[in-house]
Amino acid sequence: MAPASMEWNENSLHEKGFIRDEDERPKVPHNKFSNEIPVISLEGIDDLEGSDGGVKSRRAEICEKIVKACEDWGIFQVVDHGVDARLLSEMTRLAREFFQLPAEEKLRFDMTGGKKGGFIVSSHLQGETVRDWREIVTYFSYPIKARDYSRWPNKPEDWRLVTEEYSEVLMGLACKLLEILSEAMGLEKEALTKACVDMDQKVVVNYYPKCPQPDLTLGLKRHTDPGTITLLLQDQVGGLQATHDGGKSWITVQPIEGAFVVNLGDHGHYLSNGRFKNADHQAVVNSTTSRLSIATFQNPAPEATVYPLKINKGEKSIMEKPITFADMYKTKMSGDLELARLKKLAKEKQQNSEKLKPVKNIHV
Ligand SMILES: O=C1C[C@@H](c2ccc(O)c(O)c2)Oc2cc(O)cc(O)c21
Ligand SMILES: O=C(O)CCC(=O)C(=O)O
Ligand SMILES: [Fe+2]
Repeated sequence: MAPASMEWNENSLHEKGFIRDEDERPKVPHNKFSNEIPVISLEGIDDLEGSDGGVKSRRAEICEKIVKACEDWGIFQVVDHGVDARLLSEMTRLAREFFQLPAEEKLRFDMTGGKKGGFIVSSHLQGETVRDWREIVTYFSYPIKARDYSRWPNKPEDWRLVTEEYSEVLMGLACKLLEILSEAMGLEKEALTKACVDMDQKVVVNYYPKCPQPDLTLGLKRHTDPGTITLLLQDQVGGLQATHDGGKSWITVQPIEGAFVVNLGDHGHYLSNGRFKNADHQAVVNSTTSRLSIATFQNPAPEATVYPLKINKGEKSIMEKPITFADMYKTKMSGDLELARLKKLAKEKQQNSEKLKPVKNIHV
């Protein structure tokens, strides 16, 4: 298949299918920031000691904030997480350098045709009806035994070294957060990681070029992440948006230097029997600056069973029956594509029936 073009200009916007239907277009600009998404410091997360007089431990305080954020939005930001700021800036610098490489260098890792990892324009899914205004480079980092380094770019220099370190450190942070969520569900702290069997990790680096008409398109369409939890590192430009009322209103997440945005995915939502939301989000672009974000998806193993870990008295399971994560993932992605296809068909039908309507006589 011919590689997708990377000429990001007015013509590509109109001719290559990036224009969204009106109801999907951005409602809020990329830089009108909201402070509704909680920012939680993880300082003292390992401190189990409560002071005298019935005062809560720092861990219990952090746990309470995380749980509230997961119940309200399924999204929050963490600071004081212990990940070295130099690692974050190296990772960001190298990721930016990758996207500045000549097209032929990036296309050495072309992912079209379903290859597992590499570079692609717009989407990891083939058959999207409207395209996302982005380029991505993605690599599968866990389980380590399944790594295929031939799909990891070897340029810029040090990319592989830094990405390996980044993956390992983020796996540690994600497991810490999953411990907190397990405890909040009244389960042993390893419950969520055990439910993942052998946790998968996939890193997707999103590069959103500046766009001549950002009001007509999206960098990344509205979605929920399929996995357990996602840690997102974003630059200071802004563009990540979330909704917790089914898309009626949107907020733009305030970028914070060195913070991670944490999104709960569908797997996390199902395992908590719906108590924790799967973050409903999208990314918008702008006409002045390109933007970079790095999403680390923590997923269960493909063969892991997806089903609520605990169903409280008086509640019903939100799932009819257990399924494997591989099946859940396939059903979700093909469902997302099918929905978009049906929407396009309905729109075309409406346009055709409008064309066929007899023109009314106008009596003056
Ligand atoms: O790029 C993404 C974002 C996201 C996603 C979920 C559902 C969609 O229909 C969609 O277009 C994007 O989650 C992902 C999950 C993956 O396994 C790979 C990705 O590239 C992504
Ligand atoms: O770029 C962003 O802010 C959002 C990225 C995202 O949602 C994703 O990669 O799944
Ligand atoms: Fe996402």
